[in-house]
Amino acid sequence: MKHLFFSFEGPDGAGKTTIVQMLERHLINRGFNVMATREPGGIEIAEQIRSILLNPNNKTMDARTEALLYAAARRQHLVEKIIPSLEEGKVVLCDRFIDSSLAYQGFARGLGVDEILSINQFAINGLMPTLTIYFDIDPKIGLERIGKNQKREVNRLDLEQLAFHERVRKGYLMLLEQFPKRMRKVDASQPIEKVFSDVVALLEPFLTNANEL
Ligand SMILES: Nc1ncnc2c1ncn2[C@@H]1O[C@H](COP(=O)(O)OP(=O)(O)OP(=O)(O)O)[C@@H](O)[C@H]1O
Ligand SMILES: Cc1cn([C@H]2C[C@H](O)[C@@H](COP(=O)(O)O)O2)c(=O)[nH]c1=O
Repeated sequence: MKHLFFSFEGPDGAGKTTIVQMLERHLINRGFNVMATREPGGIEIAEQIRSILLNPNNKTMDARTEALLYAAARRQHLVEKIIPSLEEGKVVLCDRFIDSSLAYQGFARGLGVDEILSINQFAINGLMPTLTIYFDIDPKIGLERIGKNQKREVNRLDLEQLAFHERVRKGYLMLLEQFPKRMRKVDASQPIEKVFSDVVALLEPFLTNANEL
């Protein structure tokens, strides 16, 4: 059976987590066995790496150290959670995956998309998502959304200048052009229900062919 592994990407505050949660409920109601997770994190070791990466006190973190830590968290998460879930026939929904590293570390930090692709190829060992949905948003709007959410803790990446977040978006738009087959864009500035229905429409061709339980 073909794996159903979907990743969700975009600048901070684009609405990925909101839609992944809605999608998880929607797919369960349709009879799918679903595993929703996030990066960096999703399992104990990767959550520990996440807390190092996102700790606002870690101001001196070198960009290459950052890139390697994201790739290390990805590897452990893949081995401990994503691969076993796919082998059990679950639909995997992953809030961020390799394209976050390409856009944030490769493009926005200026480490080079090819270099970051190369260290991540070592980490993922060929396992790419079936489809990646990119949530496109003006980073100003994304950051405003985050600012309104009192429950969310401010992390190290949130503290970057607006120009950094604008480069992240530019990086994603470049990836979209480079990988038109495996990436699709949704307009994440729309109301939540419309973003959700656009995402479901993009996934539908993969879902209708899958074996529903
Ligand atoms: N389409 C939307 N319109 C308006 N507000 C939204 C929309 N989608 C999400 N939000 C709100 O924006 C905030 C950020 O949403 P969410 O956490 O889903 O974004 P995210 O992309 O996962 O962000 P991050 O990558 O920074 O974790 C939340 O308060 C959420 O309720
Ligand atoms: C996977 C991954 C993530 N990031 C950045 C993107 C965000 O700013 C944070 C994660 O926070 P979220 O609330 O879970 O979205 O980390 C990155 O720079 N590189 C990556 O590979």
